[in-house]
Amino acid sequence: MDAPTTTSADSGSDGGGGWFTPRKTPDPETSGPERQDADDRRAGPEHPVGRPTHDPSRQRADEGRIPEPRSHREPPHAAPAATAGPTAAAGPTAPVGPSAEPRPPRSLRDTASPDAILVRRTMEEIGPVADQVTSYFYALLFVRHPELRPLFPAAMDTQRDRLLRALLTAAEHVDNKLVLVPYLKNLGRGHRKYGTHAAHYPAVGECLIAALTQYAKTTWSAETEAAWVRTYTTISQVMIDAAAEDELKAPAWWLAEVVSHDLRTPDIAVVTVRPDQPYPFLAGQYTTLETPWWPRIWRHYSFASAPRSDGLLSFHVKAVPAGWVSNALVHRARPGDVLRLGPPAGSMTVDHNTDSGLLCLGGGTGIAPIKALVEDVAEHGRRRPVEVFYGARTDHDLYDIDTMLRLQQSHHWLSVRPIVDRQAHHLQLPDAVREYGPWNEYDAYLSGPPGMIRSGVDALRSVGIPGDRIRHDSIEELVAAAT
Ligand SMILES: NC(=O)C1=CN([C@@H]2O[C@H](COP(=O)(O)OP(=O)(O)OC[C@H]3O[C@@H](n4cnc5c(N)ncnc54)[C@H](O)[C@@H]3O)[C@@H](O)[C@H]2O)C=CC1
Repeated sequence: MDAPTTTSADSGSDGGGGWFTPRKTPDPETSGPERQDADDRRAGPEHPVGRPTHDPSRQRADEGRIPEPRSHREPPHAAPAATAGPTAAAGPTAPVGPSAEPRPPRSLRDTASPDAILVRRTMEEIGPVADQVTSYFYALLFVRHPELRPLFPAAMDTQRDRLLRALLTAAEHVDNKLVLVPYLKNLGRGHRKYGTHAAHYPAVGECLIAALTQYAKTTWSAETEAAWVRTYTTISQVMIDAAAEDELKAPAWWLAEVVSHDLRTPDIAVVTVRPDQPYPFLAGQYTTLETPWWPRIWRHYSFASAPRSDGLLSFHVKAVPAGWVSNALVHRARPGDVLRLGPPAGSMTVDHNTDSGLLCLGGGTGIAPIKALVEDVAEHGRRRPVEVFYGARTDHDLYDIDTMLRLQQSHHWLSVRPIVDRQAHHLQLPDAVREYGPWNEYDAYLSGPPGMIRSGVDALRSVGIPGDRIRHDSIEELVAAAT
């Protein structure tokens, strides 16, 4: 399982193996099978960490402790059959996932390691000036390592801080390996599509430390710096190992040709693509997608169907204001266009080892992965009740209701309830769930806008469903996906 990584002890300690030095082989513990209930979809940053930085002369005297990383091409020794990635069970500790507030529970805070305490002090100090830290970090990165710039989107205004934010979030939760390791593994795998290599991590680490040094003057000390170096080394090592392991079995990205484009409303399209090579995934997962019109800008979309025998993949895309990718997919993409897909991720998947019912809340285009889950249950042929609540602002916005009702007609165990806002007694989708039940024999799946996820989790907990039986994708990523 995801036992604490030993990387900081190996390579980050004072006078140890060197700063930010990835190990040669992955730590078997951090390479172990991922928990199904940890979450990855929080796979926050959709930015590369950079390109190789092999010019040792670039290292200034004060950075001389950052040696070139060693090769990471060799297979890991405890090569696990990597699971589908981080999970999405609702838990209070996920840095990027299930929980809206990525704060560790009190018990963890009380037992925080000395490094975690120092890291959090820095975080508290830089919190109010996060924008400045971000600007400084990227300015430094691109000035010191101009070769990295082309790997980032041309315009970084909307998402420029995603890499830094993910690193800082991870650092803040360095003690919570159970959640952090799956998250970082996913992050490492996801960075392959940018062409990221182990040799790129020191450049990012140097600039991270430099930015923190600049803006956390009150709390910064040699001790704090050492804590950050160990923490970053741990983080980057897990990412590097995961990428190296993934490289042995999967491409960094897939090309996918649009084969159909179905405009369901003026701003929602169902886009179906054919990948250039087999694309293994599980119902309930999501991927990242890049269009030819906005190079290096990747957005998350869930698979709207369970894996199909013809290998085609479908996505439900809603064009949102200032959403470059979503607008291009809805208004510009046509059959014949070729997109790029990142690897599958997410663990909002069906546990086929149980007979529990599924209580599914799909809001707007969040119905896409819910439909995939229903198809998955149907394919497995087990009789288990599936109750879908499909929420939309108006009747017109229930763009996929016909498909869902057809599924209901075919499967007696499936019940689909369209919930239009402010109709009947409830105000919005989560309120409706309270009127039905009981739900104590159900696992819950939520998919939709961040506000719906938050109030949905509250509603489900209030009707007695424990947090570990509530699954959803990361709030952070959903927020990011909405651009
Ligand atoms: N396209 C995809 O594959 C997926 C999309 N999503 C996310 O789903 C969202 C879909 O957006 P829209 O279709 O515009 O949905 P929307 O904003 O129209 O909301 C759909 C329904 O969700 C409920 N809802 C919304 N906000 C709520 C709140 N604060 N509290 C309680 N209930 C609330 C309401 O019932 C509403 O009718 C986006 O945020 C997207 O990122 C999530 C998973 C997959």
